[in-house]
Amino acid sequence: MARLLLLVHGTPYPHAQLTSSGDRNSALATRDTLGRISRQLQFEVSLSVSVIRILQGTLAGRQAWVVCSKFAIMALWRSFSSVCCTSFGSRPCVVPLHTRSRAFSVRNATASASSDVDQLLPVFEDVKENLQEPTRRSQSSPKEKGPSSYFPKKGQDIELVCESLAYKGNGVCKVVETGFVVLCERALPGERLLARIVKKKRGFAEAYKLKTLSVHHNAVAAPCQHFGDCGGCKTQNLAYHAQLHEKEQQVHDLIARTGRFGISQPDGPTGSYLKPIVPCPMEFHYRNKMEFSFGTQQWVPAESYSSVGQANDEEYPEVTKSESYSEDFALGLHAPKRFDRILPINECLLQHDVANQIFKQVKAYCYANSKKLPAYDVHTHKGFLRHLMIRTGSDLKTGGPQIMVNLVTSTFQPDLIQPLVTSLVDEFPQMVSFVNNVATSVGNTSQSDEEHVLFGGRVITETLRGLQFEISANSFFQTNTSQAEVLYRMVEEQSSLKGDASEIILDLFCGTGTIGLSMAKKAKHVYGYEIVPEAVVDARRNAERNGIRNATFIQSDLNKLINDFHQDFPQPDIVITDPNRPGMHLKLIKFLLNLRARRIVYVSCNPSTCARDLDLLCHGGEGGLEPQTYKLVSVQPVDMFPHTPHIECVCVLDLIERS
Ligand SMILES: C[S@@+](CC[C@H](N)C(=O)[O-])C[C@H]1O[C@@H](n2cnc3c(N)ncnc32)[C@H](O)[C@@H]1O
Repeated sequence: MARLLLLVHGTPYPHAQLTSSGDRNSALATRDTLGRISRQLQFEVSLSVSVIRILQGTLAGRQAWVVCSKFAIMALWRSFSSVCCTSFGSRPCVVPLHTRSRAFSVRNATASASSDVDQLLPVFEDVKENLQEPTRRSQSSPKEKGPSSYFPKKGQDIELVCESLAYKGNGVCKVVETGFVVLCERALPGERLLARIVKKKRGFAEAYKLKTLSVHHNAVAAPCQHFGDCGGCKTQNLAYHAQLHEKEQQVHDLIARTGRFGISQPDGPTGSYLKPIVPCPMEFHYRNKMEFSFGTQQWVPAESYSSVGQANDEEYPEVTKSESYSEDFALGLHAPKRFDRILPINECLLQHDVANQIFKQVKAYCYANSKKLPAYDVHTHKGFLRHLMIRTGSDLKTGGPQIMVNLVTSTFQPDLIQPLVTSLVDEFPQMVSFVNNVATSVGNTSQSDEEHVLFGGRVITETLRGLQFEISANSFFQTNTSQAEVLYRMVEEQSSLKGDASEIILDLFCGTGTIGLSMAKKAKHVYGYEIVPEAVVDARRNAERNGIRNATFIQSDLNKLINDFHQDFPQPDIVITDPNRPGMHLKLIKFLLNLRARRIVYVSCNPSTCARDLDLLCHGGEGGLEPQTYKLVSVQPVDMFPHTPHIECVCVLDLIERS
């Protein structure tokens, strides 16, 4: 007879209690229930306070089933290879079943943790069915591939089903047979796929996709020729409405779990403040800035994906040879997770058409002259060409495109570049600025030590919220101009300014001052803080250019607040905070909680750190933060970057008045 080992109270694993209340009566009730099940299904049941002791004492090479919580399953799995586990407890989970040769999932096992026999019987019937299964299957198809244990191994190829997209765009998948969670690159929600495990982490594994086995109904043909190889547009082959749904879901989950604002029921708390995502009207050509890199090592993936993600070769991830170009020169985008390998590209569908034409001309010129203009080698730090940045603005009079080309080199040798500049000037009247930034540092960045203007002006222009902005090569400007218009309008509306020029706005992480300046006409005064000195200079110039006198911009590191920070400005009514991806420093959060502005509008490009900060601002806690200072009013996701994992959010918090 099969042995069903039953774990009860008092185990060394605190999570492994069988009942939620943990009292003796409910344990007995559970034991009684399982006793009835075992009689009905003819299992032998053993009870013990220590599952390890049971296994050591009674397993003796026989197959056994253990009923316990999922935490205990993990511990057991590491110790014993011939144990079948199912979960039972206050928190039901997907159940892995393991025998010596293969793994099975127990259908319906997540249905209930109740001690009701009727509900539990199907689970254990499944267990019993699987008991016979291994022999039957192994006889019929001995070569059939399958996971050999609950924990997949590094290098193992495994069949997955993708359920959703995680933040950063990787698919959240489950191993078909066991339910084990695997984060898989390029997996799309709803598809079945074959993947190779690359990394094992605690409780989950990471993989990359080898092949789509069955395509999701929302899969579409990806228009970009580099899709699948380039790390940028991971979800170009997912219908846009489905991308939006996934992004909305991610924000929802992060706000609910990390932010601790409750799981949404249709009329539950998260649902009530989470607003529907605002789509981006332009699905392509929306980026006003693209940065490409030169390199000495081309990355040409052997496996290229077709439009719906079919792999044609399993030798992923790379070969470094290319037939079409010399091996020691490449211009394109960094290969995924490789700082030294460049994926040569022909165009990028996210940038403006004219920017693509310019890119092609620069590329052709540089490849043809690669002996005179060698690419910079990030290992030896030799070579000349480092980065190519193309920025698109608009002419303030005609509204037509204005292009800036910024070539980043390791030394200043204008004679080498001038023929390229001349050829671009002849061909592209839209190019109004060609600058050469010289970066001598060994870091892989386009930030430079000096800037030389080789053609036109030092800046291009753009119109946003009725204001004119000058953008220099290194200053921050929102990369999707038309959607920034929507975002800034939203920030202004949600800041609920009275509009009578009586209120003070504190604009934190203000960049070139775009948000604060667009609201200045309704405010008494705007105080903007920003770390990058050039951006502060641009912000001041932008204020002047637009005749705005009630805005002050100050260079400051908001991660290192000094005690008298507040003395620089009067008590603000509204705080706009727009930090970069790491979110706000705890010191700044503490400062805001003490400052007590009437409303905070938090603009975020990273919903994960945003949810963390909202939690601290509203629930307090960590580091003695005051609870109940702010309440969350709304979270509005905005899609600024279709086909990429990026999500922008505008969140509104209102001060809770002290009684
Ligand atoms: C997401 S951008 C927002 C810029 C601006 N609000 C806009 O919409 O154009 C974040 C800005 O924060 C600045 N920043 C990053 N770390 C900072 C820090 N520690 N102190 C002050 N500013 C910082 C960056 O330079 C960047 O301009």
